Amino acid sequence: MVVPSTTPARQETATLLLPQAQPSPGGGAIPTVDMSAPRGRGALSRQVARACAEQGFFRAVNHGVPPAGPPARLDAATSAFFALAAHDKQRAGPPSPLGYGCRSIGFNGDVGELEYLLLHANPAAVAHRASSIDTNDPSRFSSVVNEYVEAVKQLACDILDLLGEGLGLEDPRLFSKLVTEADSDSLLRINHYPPSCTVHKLDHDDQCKLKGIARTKAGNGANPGAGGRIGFGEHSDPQLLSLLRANDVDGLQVLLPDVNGKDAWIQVPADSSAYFVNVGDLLQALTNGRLVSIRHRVIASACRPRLSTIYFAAPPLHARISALPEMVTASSPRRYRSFTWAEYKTAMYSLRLSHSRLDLFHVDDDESGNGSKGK
Ligand SMILES: C=C1C[C@]23C[C@@]1(O)CC[C@H]2[C@@]12CC[C@H](O)[C@@](C)(C(=O)O1)[C@H]2[C@@H]3C(=O)O
Ligand SMILES: O=C(O)CCC(=O)C(=O)O
Ligand SMILES: [Fe+2]
Repeated sequence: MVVPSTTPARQETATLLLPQAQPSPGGGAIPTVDMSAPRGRGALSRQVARACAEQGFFRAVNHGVPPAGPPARLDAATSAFFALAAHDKQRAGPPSPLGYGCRSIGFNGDVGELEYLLLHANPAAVAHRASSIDTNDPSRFSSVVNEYVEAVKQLACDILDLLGEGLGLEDPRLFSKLVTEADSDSLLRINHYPPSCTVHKLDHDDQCKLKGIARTKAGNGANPGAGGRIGFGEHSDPQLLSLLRANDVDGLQVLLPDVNGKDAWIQVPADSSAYFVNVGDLLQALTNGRLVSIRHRVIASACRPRLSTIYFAAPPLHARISALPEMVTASSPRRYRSFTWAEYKTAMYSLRLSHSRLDLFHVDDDESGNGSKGK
């Protein structure tokens, strides 16, 4: 049973010139999961699996990561980084795809009203990157990031194990094993959205020192309306599972069916003590569509900066992603052909942010009858 959120939705997006997002009706659309398992582990695993199947998204509370511990230390370190002068921040970039980025997202012309750090979650990679992020004390920066990654990876693996149990998998640890592999390709992303009410006063092109990228252009898929301020455009996350923590500034929206079954953008009320968990494309493929990779975006509409940190739990590059046998049945034939995470990443980097990239791997209808088929 999914516990409905009781937090009243805020109305900040009401001022936007974008298609209106709906406040979560009574908080009902966004499930809240109490990770302390007050009704036992079986009930918790069913609740997590249900939320990931119905919404692909939930708010995790009582998750065991103390907000004043690793999250607070990471926020302090990353806020200090974003407060640096533009030329100091650029030492950590450009995002290729890892590094420091400002406004430009990916390689295909997407832009948003943000700057970010994109790091590989592997300790050696963090240590390497830290020397260009915190020139005064790189080892302090890497230990703060590694401590955070350890905590959030543990939480991600707990959730993946609950999913394995809730789905009744033969090996309930199968998902988490992909993430605990030494060569897992998990990422950590820290997004910093400047206060939107001052955006018009800032010359962002100058701030970011980005040549050739004009302010958000209409028609690039990131700006659906004149005057709209997209922080991070509509997309699904490609990996297995994403765990997002942000300060108390609203902005995240998720695309969920409304009461009439029509997709509508739902505002996710900020909660700095919670983790927002979303299913990624790989988990959708492994479960043959049983779990859904939810589309989401960030609208920059607040007068305070939004700072968010997302851990993207991913398998190693060579991992083969193929629907699990127990997820393929006569009534639910194989939906996607098999691929490696490396192949999926190659496709994803060639596409725009909003692309439904899993569609590229959809099997033809005449292929789908046989559960053992796949490339
Ligand atoms: C436009 C792009 C940015 C992105 C790679 C991509 O080509 C399509 C997926 C994008 C995304 C969304 C979720 C994560 O923020 C991200 C790091 C990821 O793995 O896929 C970004 C990529 C990125 O910013 O490099
Ligand atoms: O910054 C946020 O709150 C969400 C950003 C996001 O969805 C992403 O980086 O993939
Ligand atoms: Fe995302």
